[in-house]
Amino acid sequence: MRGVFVVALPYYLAARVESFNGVKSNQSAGVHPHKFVWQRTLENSPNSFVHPSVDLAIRPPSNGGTGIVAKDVLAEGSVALSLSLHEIGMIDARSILDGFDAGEDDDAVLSMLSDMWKNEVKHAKDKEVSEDGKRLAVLAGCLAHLQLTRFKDKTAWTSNEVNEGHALRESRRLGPFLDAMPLLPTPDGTNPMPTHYLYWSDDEIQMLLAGTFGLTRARENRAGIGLVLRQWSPSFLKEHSTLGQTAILNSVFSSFASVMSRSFGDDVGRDLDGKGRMLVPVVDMLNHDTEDPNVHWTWHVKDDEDEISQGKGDILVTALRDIKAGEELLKCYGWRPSWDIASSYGFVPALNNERWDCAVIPLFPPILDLEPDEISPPTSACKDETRVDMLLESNYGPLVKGVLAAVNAASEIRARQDGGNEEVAHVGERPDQLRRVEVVSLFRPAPANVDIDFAFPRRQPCVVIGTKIQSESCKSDNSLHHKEAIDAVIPAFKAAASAMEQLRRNHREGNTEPISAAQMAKAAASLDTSKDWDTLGIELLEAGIRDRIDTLVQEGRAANAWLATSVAGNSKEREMRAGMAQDVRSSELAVLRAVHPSAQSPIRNAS
Ligand SMILES: C[S@@+](CC[C@H](N)C(=O)[O-])C[C@H]1O[C@@H](n2cnc3c(N)ncnc32)[C@H](O)[C@@H]1O
Repeated sequence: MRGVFVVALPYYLAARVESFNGVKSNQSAGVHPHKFVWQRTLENSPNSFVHPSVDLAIRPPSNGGTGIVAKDVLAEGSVALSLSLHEIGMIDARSILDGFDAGEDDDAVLSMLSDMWKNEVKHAKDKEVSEDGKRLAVLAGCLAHLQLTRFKDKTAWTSNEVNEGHALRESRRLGPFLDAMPLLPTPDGTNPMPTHYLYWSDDEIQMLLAGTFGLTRARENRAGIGLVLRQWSPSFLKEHSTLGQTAILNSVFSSFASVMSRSFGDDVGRDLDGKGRMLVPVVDMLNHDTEDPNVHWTWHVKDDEDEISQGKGDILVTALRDIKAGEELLKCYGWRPSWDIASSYGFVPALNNERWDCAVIPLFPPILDLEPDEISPPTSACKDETRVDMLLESNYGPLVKGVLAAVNAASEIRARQDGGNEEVAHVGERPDQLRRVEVVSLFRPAPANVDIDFAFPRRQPCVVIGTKIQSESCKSDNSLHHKEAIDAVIPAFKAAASAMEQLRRNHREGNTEPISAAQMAKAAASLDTSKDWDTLGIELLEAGIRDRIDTLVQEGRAANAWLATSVAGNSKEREMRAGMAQDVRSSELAVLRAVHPSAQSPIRNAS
């Protein structure tokens, strides 16, 4: 069978549960695949070590899934796990593809992935920030291919259904680990990752996440994977034609879910300047805690190029404090906003006490009124040519570039004024990502009073604002963090106010000049005294916060109403997804409320 996959994403999502039916996904009947990997990995790795107080806990996915627990007290500084990297059978794209390149197999999938990998490596070297997404995709492709090869190997009626070669050898070598990756349906029929966005229906994504930045992330991820699938389909169909499309799609999507939720970046540079991704058995069974992790992991790889390329060294998991008997070992996967954790891992961490989190605030009003002084009758609002938010859409690129350039220029100006002492402002415990202004786009519906048919998801440039949010029982005073959050983003809003001013002037004078980033920078740094940019910037920020809070609250109500009336509204999985969407929404709302004018830290004190 040749060609491209003909199924669309929603069809695939509905159909996936039917594939692999009736076939056990693990050879060791009766033993949970994670338990099997745990035992086999340790048996095959004489140089690995597990502290006698540590054990595996198997729980249902709805309860966090598998985790690692302390059976007995584990003292601070103890090594809970030490895994020998070259013995434990990790999965990383480069090793698999290097092994393939060195041989003479004819394998359409590995050949295609190898080209993709090499292009990405070449491409990444020319760029400051490389695109982790493509390497992640290649790893997912390798995983899917090995999983499908293994599946055929275990179930084939005739030996010629499975091609001899590198993929078969690798799939046998990594067999138990491949079996332990999330795959639908599991032998007991449960969904291994019910809340991961890749398993939601399109309706659930659209209705439950409406209004949140999580919606943008989920759509971007799913669209990105859809594009990759199209590109891969001829090769996958060539190699796995006996299995059929649904099985292939199941495996590819499961592989993406695995790679997104359990792969590691390699700090030591074993793979592509430290940006490679790999799947590491046993240590990938540790669950996450942002607020109070009790273990951390470190790579110990000798500073020797040959040993590094062979993956020699150890991964150590060490107790950060005394861990009580019965306590779960939890590591922090890295600081990320809730919407980001949700889009990779399929959960939002519980807010037990306090943690850093983020919201997005639109830089420009939803509809830009180009003649604000002219009072138009309300009935003509939708026909009024000056209230054109298409203008924001078509100027998106220059506006974002201008705002970012203005923020950078303003901080340089400020640093010069402070005698080069700008670092002083950056000390403290804020996560690195929150120390710079980030502009992202929010997908949003067309405003109700715009009489234009928008055929595409409209993008709204937003600034990411981050502060420490807290549970109701937490008594910390985080007002200083809220003020710092506002201080960090206010130059962007002053720049946006200046851009609006320039758009309006151009409109009045009928000229089509581009917006000047230099003028925005002067406004951002309050060097332009023609207007009170502090006040204008703060007004814009306040309006944006109000707009976001309203949107999130209204869309939250609409999501609940949809859940109550949707046909499958009572299914356990849908309820879990709705709960997660609510957590994504609540995290954004908590940040917005913390920095809102009526909160304890008045916005006007910020500048
Ligand atoms: C690296 S794996 C950890 C092992 C995983 N629990 C399992 O069953 O294989 C990451 C996945 O574990 C789950 N997970 C990790 N930490 C969690 C937490 N704090 N709450 C809920 N689920 C969590 C999520 O499904 C996540 O995608």
